[in-house]
Amino acid sequence: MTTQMKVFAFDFTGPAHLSAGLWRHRRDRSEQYTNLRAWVEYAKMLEDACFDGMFFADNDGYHEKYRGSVEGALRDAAQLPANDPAYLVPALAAATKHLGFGITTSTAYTPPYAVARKFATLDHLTDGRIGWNVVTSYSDSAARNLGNGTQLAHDARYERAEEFIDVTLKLWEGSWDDDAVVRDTETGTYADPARVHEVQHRGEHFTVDGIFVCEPSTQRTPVIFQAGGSPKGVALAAKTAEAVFMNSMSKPGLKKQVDTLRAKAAELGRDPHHIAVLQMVTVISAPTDEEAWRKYQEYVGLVSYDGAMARYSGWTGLDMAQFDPDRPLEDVKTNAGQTMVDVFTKLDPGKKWTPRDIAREIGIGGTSPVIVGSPKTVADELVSWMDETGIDGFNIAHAAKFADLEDFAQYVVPELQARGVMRTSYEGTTLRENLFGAGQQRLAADHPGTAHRRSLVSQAQ
Ligand SMILES: Cc1cc2nc3c(=O)[nH]c(=O)nc-3n(C[C@H](O)[C@H](O)[C@H](O)COP(=O)(O)O)c2cc1C
Repeated sequence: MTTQMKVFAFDFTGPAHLSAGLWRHRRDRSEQYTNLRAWVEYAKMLEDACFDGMFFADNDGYHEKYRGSVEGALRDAAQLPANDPAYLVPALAAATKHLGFGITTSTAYTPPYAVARKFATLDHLTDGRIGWNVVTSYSDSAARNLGNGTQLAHDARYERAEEFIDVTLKLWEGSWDDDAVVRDTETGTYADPARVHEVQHRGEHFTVDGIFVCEPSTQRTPVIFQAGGSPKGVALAAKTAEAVFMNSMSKPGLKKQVDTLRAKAAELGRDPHHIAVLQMVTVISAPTDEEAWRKYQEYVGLVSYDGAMARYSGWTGLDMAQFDPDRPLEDVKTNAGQTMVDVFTKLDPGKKWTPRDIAREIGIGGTSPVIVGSPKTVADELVSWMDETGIDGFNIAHAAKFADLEDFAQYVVPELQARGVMRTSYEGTTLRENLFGAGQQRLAADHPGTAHRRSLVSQAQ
């Protein structure tokens, strides 16, 4: 039985995100990525269609592994240029009432105190509609430009992230009591000093010794999203995430990931359904299957091989230019090559994948499954992904910027609503309520962040 489907629009504050070469399509409006009014209109359109939120990827670095250069990424605008998505949020929030905003911010370079302040401010200005997608960064270019030249190793990045989240939770949940702000004009007291507490954190990576500079916002802690599928990534998500973003290419693979995550959350004493799982999909829709497939074929005709390989080389850390575009990668005997091939052979075990096949596959929507069809076809497929895997909904990527999500809202949303699987009005006002129901404005009681609340700390003493 399908529960209510959660639906986010996945985007990037640059001309091009996952689809390679599609910024050249006549329906694509990538040239509007710096146009605030265009983003505002888009947000209003998504809210009219009852989306849960917009979800913005972000990257501290850029792709520069393909041919050992950033050239390929620059030519195809492969996630480059990239503006900071956080600055869009106040304007989009002012034009909407319910739509949430998931913003990706890395734990690799900025101190946790600054990130806590950024999200507290955004939570105030959105009246509780902000979420933080915690990522650990993967680009050497980010390390060179923002860090000390080299990245921490993969697992060390996750250890830093775990401590980073712990610090932010202490600041959001533990520094100010709910009743600290009294605004008493008679006594001249804005905040009662006895109810604002110092956070004392001494850890491996961070030291914080003082009060938080922001008063509590509607949600206090932003909804914590996470994306990252390694054992370390899953362990962190099981402990602290309230929503997890996955991008499995097959239903059985996704089900396994979802079951593992929920089992780990349960082991840690959390209700496994206090984590919403969102799968990335790209949807190409039209009134009929034939029209949708025509649109898809047009898109495929514009896929840029170099743009796809620039992205893929960046994601995998492997320069794809070293392989013959038409030779099956099965024959490549490097470990990295094998890992990369595995992703695709699992998707279609009978097929021998060449780099050109991979480019065609990821050229539309990156490594997300692509669903093409009429409202009925798309709705059937989305519902089957939910029923067969136990996910809670989708983060929907596009080929043509703005246009594909407008199609989704126009064609697919009414079909989902008619089936009773997507909301027709909002139940609450915050992002957490969009995900978990009216009244759920704050962290659930079984989330580790609640342990930092003063009321609980003093009860425990
Ligand atoms: C669905 C998905 C979306 C991601 N989005 C971003 C992103 O926007 N920015 C970023 O720097 N990393 C992003 N990542 C990378 C992860 O945060 C992480 O650094 C990377 O996947 C390596 O961790 P893992 O080995 O646990 O998967 C994403 C990963 C996944 C699976």
